[in-house]
Amino acid sequence: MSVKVIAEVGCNHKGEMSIAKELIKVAADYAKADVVKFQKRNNRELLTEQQYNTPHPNPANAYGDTYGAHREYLEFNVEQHRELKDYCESLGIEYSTSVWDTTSAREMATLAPKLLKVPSACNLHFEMLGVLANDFDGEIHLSLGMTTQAEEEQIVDFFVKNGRAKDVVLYACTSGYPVAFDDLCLLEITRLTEKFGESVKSIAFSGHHLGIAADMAAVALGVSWIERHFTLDRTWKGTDHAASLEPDGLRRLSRDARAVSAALRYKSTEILPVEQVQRDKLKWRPKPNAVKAA
Ligand SMILES: C=C(OP(=O)(O)O)C(=O)O
Repeated sequence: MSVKVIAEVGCNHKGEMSIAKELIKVAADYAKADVVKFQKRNNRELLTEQQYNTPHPNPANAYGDTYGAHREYLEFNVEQHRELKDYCESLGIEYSTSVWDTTSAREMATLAPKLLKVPSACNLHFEMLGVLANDFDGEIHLSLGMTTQAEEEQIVDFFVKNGRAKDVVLYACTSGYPVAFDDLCLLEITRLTEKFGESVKSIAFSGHHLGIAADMAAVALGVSWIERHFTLDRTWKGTDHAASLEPDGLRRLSRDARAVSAALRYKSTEILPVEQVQRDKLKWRPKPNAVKAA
């Protein structure tokens, strides 16, 4: 199976539908990603009163006077998400979103995308995981950044017990923006594959690093999905832009990930057809009538 690429828009649309649609169009037509992903939060449910009413910790990235107002500014409602999903479908790319609370999980399940994602931040929110397990038929993708190994086991056990583990895709992830290469710890992909590969559908990689070299290593380690943040301009205001790929980076990621994925196989026959041509032409063989060197 070829690796698939998720262009994670998250909140990089800056609260504007026109930018969200432009990101979808570029991801579909130019970069040829498989999925465009957004985020859905119910901020009143997710944040405490105090968090909601306190100013954003980094005023340079704030879109509102309080953290709550900032988050609301970046939020699309269910109908807007439906519009984005329809737009994705019209361009032949899958729509998805991550869900951050039970209300959002219920709301987004009604849109019935092929997959919904649980961000690292919310992977211990078992009530929300239960909503996905019970009310959503598609694949449940779940990131494992900032998660202990005991917590990982708890999460996988939860889905094994409710019979949904074979619909779960687990993402190796280091939560940081951006992540230095020596914090990427790509061999976690191998550890997760060895530990949970038989229990869940597959193992994937969610990256917040610079460039696309590490993604190629992740593909070589056997991941089924690569998720990367995507923006039109890395200098835009907001937390995720700097750790995002721009259109050309996403285009190269999709192209190269598919190339590496296609190359990652054993020879199906000892001499491949492409080699047979060269073998007939070039391969040294003893020649029965050759003149022996003196
Ligand atoms: C934050 C997200 O994911 P991750 O934990 O993989 O970065 C997300 O999907 O919204």
